[in-house]
Amino acid sequence: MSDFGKASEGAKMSFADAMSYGDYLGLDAILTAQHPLSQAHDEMLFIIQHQTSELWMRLAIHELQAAREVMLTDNLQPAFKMLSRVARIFEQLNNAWDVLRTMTPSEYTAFRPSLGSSSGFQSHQYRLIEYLLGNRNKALLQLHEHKSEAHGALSDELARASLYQVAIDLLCRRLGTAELAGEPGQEAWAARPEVQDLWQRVYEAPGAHWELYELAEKLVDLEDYFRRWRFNHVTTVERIIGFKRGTGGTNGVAYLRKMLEVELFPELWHVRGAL
Ligand code: HEM
Ligand SMILES: N[C@@H](CC(=O)c1ccccc1NC=O)C(=O)O
Repeated sequence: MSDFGKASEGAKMSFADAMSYGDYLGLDAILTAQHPLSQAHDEMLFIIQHQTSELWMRLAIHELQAAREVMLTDNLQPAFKMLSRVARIFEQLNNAWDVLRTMTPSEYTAFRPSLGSSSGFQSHQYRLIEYLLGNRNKALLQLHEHKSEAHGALSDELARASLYQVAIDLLCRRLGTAELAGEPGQEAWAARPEVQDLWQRVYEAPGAHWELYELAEKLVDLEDYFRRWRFNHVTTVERIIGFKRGTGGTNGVAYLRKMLEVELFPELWHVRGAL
């Protein structure tokens, strides 16, 4: 018997009546969901790049929602694990740009007309991540009016405190001050000096507030990886389409550069200059 034969002896070989690998993972649905609209070779890369990104975003949402839940009950250790995982997911998305960057402008323009007005700007999962973290812009809900499920999930999210608001409430509770975060925000979180002062107390005495200190650093880490994603995106876009308008209708690179200025957790960045 061959080495393979010996080593694999006893392997289950028939799955007519049992759940197999592909059944469990739903591979029939995933692997038949690539529908290029052109004859261009690189369109398959483009589709799979986005589909895998959306799958990682799905996991990021799952982790961020669960992290917020446990933070509401002051249970920070599991939240730390989940936030670290989300930072790693962003790192995974960051590394994925290397695959997409192998596509030149000539190769992209061969199928770009097939994309019509579709664009990542309309990614509801991406928008949910931004909303969850606290970068809210209610006006963008309109993009999803034609899809009731996505629209519902995004508007439900706007009715809840963002992960950062929940972190600020927790900071207030632990430091014995009245809660400051207020009602769930509908617009981007704006920096508040009182919040920065509270984070400053944490950074000035980490030993006395170790869990808050760890929470602050997990959030900064997460935003750090998120910023790298934004930067990689805009650089890849400039490399591939230069300064053309986006298919989604924005002014393209100029819009994405503006987004580089977003501060998800502003007080955590500003406090550094006060230490
Ligand atoms: C050839 C590669 C790509 C090009 C040329 C490109 C181009 C653009 C442009 C021009 C925009 C601005 C909106 C518009 O007017 O269309 C945009 C937004 C966006 N793209 Fe891409 N993109 C590329 C790849 C990706 C990939 C791989 C993802 C991953 C899912 C992605 C996700 C997004 C998201 C989420 C937005 C909205 C960003 C925001 O509103 O802050 N893009 N993209
Ligand atoms: N906005 C891109 C098109 C684009 O990248 C795109 C189109 C359809 C599905 C996902 C996309 N990715 C990110 O925006 C462009 O202007 O070329």
